[in-house]
Amino acid sequence: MTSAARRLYKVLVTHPEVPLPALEFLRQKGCETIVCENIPPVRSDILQKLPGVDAIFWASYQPLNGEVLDAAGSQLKAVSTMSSGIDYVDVPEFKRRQMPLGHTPGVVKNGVADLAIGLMIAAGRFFHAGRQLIENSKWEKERINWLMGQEIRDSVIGFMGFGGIGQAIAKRLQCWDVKKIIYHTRTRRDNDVDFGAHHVTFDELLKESDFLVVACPLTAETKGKFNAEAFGKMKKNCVFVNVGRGGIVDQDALIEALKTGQIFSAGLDVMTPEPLPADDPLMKIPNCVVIPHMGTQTLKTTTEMAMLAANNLINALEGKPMVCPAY
Ligand SMILES: O=C(O)[C@H](O)CO
Repeated sequence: MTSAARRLYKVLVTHPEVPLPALEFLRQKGCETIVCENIPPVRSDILQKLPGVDAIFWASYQPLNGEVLDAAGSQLKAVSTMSSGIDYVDVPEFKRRQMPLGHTPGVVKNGVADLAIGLMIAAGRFFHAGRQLIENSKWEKERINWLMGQEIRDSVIGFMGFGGIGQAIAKRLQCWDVKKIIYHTRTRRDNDVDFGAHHVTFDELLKESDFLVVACPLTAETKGKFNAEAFGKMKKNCVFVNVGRGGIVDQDALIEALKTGQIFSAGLDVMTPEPLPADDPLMKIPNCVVIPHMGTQTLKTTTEMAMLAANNLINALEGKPMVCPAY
């Protein structure tokens, strides 16, 4: 068969930085790839390139909705995001149209788990406040009661959500001499014994955690879940870490809880809005470590995410179930 004859499907890739192995894989499988060139992706450019494509590799956090599906046309067969979270996708619209939708959970867990532990330590040990003191020439000599942090050892580690990411963090913590691992999810996880983890109510999670790690998706149920009332129930020594999504937290309530000492500190990989303006109040809080949503930002993880998204599309184009369907 000639290579021209093998080019069966047109796939639109919405971002020029999608790791090459994924593009090569799509091409080996006989796809013609149309790769958008703008960084960040420009919606009008994407919409203009969509008509006639068979599949969409959506590597952007822009709304993925009926407008995109309409622009592609009725020959469209499959869409995959290159993210685990799909809060920017109009999933009901995909369901209504029975359009196969894939995403990339699972492969993100190790990269995000490493980063979450980094944030637990960075926030628990005042990395940001310490750095600010140096920058402001306020490094105090001969102090004992200064920058006193929280250790992971002997702590109760609580998880909001206990899927791949929460479990990957819990796995890493097995050798950290923690006191107890607890988690809150709607239903108990069958494999929680593998991590020595205990299912608790949301109230128990708030009241017992010394470190509380948010590692769940943003859904109607989790939106704004960590509000003033929730922070009010948390321990004063609690280190709050969010690697889920900013929208799970009422950010004004978090800022208030940090300023008033209602909780000890916070480490945030996600927040509202993203990108966060440099002058956002969150940036002025010494006991808050803020980093720019980089949980999956390693070559290994992004390549695995891209390969998974490409496999989702190829499976769907070949009439098979996606590796990771989103619904
Ligand atoms: O959802 C995800 O995959 C991560 O947050 C990276 O965006």
